Amino acid sequence: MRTAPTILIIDDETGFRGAIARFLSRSYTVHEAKTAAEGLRLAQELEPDLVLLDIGLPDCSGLDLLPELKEAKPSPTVIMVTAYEQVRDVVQAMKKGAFDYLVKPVDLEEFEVTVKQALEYASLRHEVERLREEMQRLHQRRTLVGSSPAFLEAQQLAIRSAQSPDAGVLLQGESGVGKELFARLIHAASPRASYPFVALNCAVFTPEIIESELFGYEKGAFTGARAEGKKGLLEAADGGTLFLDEVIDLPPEVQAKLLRVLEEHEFYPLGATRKKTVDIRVVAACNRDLWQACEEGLFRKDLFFRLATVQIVLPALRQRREDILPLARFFLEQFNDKYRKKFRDISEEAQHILLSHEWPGNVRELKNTIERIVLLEDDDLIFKRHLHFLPSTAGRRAAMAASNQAGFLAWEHMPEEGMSLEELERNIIQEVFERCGRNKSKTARFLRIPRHVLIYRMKKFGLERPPDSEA
Ligand SMILES: Nc1ncnc2c1ncn2[C@@H]1O[C@H](COP(=O)(O)OP(=O)(O)OP(=O)(O)O)[C@@H](O)[C@H]1O
Repeated sequence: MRTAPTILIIDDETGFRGAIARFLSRSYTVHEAKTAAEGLRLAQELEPDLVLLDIGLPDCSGLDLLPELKEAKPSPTVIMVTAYEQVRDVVQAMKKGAFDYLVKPVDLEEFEVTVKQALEYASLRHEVERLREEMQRLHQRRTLVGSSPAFLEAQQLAIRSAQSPDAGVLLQGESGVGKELFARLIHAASPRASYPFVALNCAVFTPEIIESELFGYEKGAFTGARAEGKKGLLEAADGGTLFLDEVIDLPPEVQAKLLRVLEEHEFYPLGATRKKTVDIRVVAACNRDLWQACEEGLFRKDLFFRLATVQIVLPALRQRREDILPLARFFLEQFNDKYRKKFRDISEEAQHILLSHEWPGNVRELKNTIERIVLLEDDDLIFKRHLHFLPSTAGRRAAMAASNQAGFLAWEHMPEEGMSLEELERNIIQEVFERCGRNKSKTARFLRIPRHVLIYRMKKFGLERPPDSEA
């Protein structure tokens, strides 16, 4: 911890520099530099609270050095020191972020007051920055619920990877497990936090739209383009984080272009002749096995390695049942506030139902379940009757058994509230697995997928059994 504030004087006039250094060193830690180059080096090394910067330096103007000093993080507070004839430069200096200016020869009393004010301002700025960081930390704690070992491991990886400003992070896990939430938290905890977080879902657009959304275009780049052109998401995310959801659906030509951006930090908007430079970190998410897609030739391996410096697998909710009730209570509180309701807790019977449900839609399904109850009911506890719309495991099995009799897609046996495609896939795999005498090779042949793909999907859907219980 620093005791006295640190002041750096950058001035080539030995007499003046020495005199104010002696004056200031009674109360502060003082360092001196004779040139802009030495000043910049010391500023980077010492992170001074305040810089006294002469405009007329021998190797470059103090006005040119000022923006470079201000770019540092934390950036110092700067007071410009000028000779009388340079006073007109002061306006420019103030525009570039100087806190104040002093004209040589300085009046010591005025000098002391200005330095004090500048240091008070610097400490206020540091305090605001510290509080902002603290808020982010608290924010994370409040929004990310879960303490099962698998989830904690994922959180720990996310926090560690956030420390790097550019390591690619690939988040994998089923729909609704919290991949986007993790991406936002990685951004918020990273050195890029004060820059934008920009998200693109690659599964919902055509290849052409994805390309123009990402790279932007010049006016008249293609038929239907906006007359004034459009800034792309890469540019919008400059300095910050680009979140590519369902990255597996990135078209091959865009994969190649994105790889170039990540390697060279440059790209051409569609129809442009001039390159743009960007500095971004990409966090990608995918609810299938991206490496598997590489093996199948659907995704570039070189891009995979760029995106997946750190891979984080988020467990499905049914694989971390100890998180179900804390999450449910967290959402209960959140929706109590939103709908001004007074639910205090969850009855034991209702807890039992929540704990035994499979949650194929993961945390999103649990969140929607709690929201629906809080919105529609007026009680102080969540009771079993409030969860009537949640198909019980037994109900699901019955629907499955019925559809076994009648064929996979017997409409009349589908649950009334509908079924997600993932759930349907899970049921089909389970059914074929049973019909094939629980033999994985036979099941894979029947479904015409490689055996390892079947094993991956079974794991993902929680259909794996201990090895001795299967053929
Ligand atoms: N651990 C958690 N704590 C609190 N809220 C969570 C948690 N995980 C997920 N959520 C909430 O659940 C919802 C779904 O999460 P999110 O959108 O991040 O999932 P996803 O994995 O990105 O889904 P998809 O693959 O469908 O895009 C969001 O509202 C999110 O805030």
